[in-house]
Amino acid sequence: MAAAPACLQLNAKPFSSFLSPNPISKHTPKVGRISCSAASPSKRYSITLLPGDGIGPEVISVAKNVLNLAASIDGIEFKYEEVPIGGAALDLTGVPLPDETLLSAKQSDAVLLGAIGGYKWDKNEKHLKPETGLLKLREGLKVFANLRPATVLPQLVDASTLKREVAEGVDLMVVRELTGGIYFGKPRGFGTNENGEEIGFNTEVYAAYEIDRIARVAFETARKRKGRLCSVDKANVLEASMFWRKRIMEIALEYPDVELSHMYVDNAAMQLIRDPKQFDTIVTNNIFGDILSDEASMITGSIGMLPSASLGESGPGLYEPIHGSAPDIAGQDKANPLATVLSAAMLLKYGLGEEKAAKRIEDAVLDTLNRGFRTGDIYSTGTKLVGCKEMGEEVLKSVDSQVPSPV
Ligand SMILES: NC(=O)c1ccc[n+]([C@@H]2O[C@H](COP(=O)([O-])OP(=O)(O)OC[C@H]3O[C@@H](n4cnc5c(N)ncnc54)[C@H](O)[C@@H]3O)[C@@H](O)[C@H]2O)c1
Ligand SMILES: CC(C)[C@H](C(=O)O)[C@@H](O)C(=O)O
Ligand SMILES: [Mg+2]
Repeated sequence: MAAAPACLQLNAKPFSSFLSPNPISKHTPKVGRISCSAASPSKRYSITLLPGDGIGPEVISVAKNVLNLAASIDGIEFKYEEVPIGGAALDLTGVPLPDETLLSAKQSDAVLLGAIGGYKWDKNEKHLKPETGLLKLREGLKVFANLRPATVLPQLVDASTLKREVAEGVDLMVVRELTGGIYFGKPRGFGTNENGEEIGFNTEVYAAYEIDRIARVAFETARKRKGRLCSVDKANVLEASMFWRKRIMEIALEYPDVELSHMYVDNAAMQLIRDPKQFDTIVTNNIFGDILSDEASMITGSIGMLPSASLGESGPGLYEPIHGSAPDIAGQDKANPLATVLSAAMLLKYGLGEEKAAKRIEDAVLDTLNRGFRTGDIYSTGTKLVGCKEMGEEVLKSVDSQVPSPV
């Protein structure tokens, strides 16, 4: 199979959907296209589907149906390869990321993931943890730039745990470095210290090239949004952060039009709750980005609303909700599928360059919310409580209502 097209095209046009403008889009892939009559599909893409664990299969099933319908309107068809990752892969094959899964992902046009992890595997050794499978997948796909948009939709202001006047209008983008830092740094492991006491250790390490490339993605992102970039670090204490800040300032010279600020991560965690509207684009390292994006998700009403796109210099991107496998609600039809549905929209937009189909999904989500449907996590008085499946059906109806009527 031909390689998928380059992922990061830094000078691409912004888009106008509610997921907020972003600089990273792709050329329309040259691969996988067939020309044919109007009655049959005009484009085909291959998607590796990774349902994973817990609520993963529930939300992926919804997202797949929505993706299919939204894209079919433009004559797009998908060839799915569904392969195991995480706990599901451990149970089937004994490893959290089988070679076949990584190969399928690498050969696809885009990868859509549900979530991994669960109590059953929590005590596994590191190399046999579901989470290790996900990290290996990100590493294997070289998707270093993780975009996590947090937008407070007007329909969900009352679902936010923050006061209306604080939450209303929040629209920020966390650009998280995804394949470096303490998640991957060496040395790491377990051992004993000089007193013979047991220790566990990890290393936060960043090379200049890793900071420079995520910085450029972030500056480009900010440039196409409101032109403000806040770099979040812990440069008052950590050498790795001091170096991070130095490189960010160096790259900033290429972007005189972007207003750069720096903030310590502890303050940023507080400011996100105090006055989230002060933020436009945030760039930060792997671990701070993980934590701050979960925090930002609650401003929007729920972690069940936040999609993400993970992109590299070339090859397929990885699209996944930012939430986990939610074992506490798994199998109960309670999960909010919208984060995954919106991740599918990001896949269409950034992964395949299919902006019309992506917008159709975003519009369908807004329409479904406008019609009052809510899963439990975003429920408020006066709205209609539905489960994961019914929410999916309502989104499908909203997509369907956008099908142009025959002339
Ligand atoms: N990308 C991933 O696959 C990913 C991300 C985070 C956590 N995890 C894994 O998931 C497992 C559970 O982790 P956790 O509990 O810390 O985080 P989690 O995100 O799974 O759940 C945190 C809380 O949010 C709720 N929640 C999450 N997604 C939801 C949704 N779509 N709709 C409604 N409610 C939702 C859960 O019910 C839970 O109360 C762990 O094994 C963890 O490692 C995986
Ligand atoms: C499951 C875990 C490895 C992952 C991370 O820390 O990146 C998750 O929390 C996320 O945000 O995608
Ligand atoms: Mg996380």
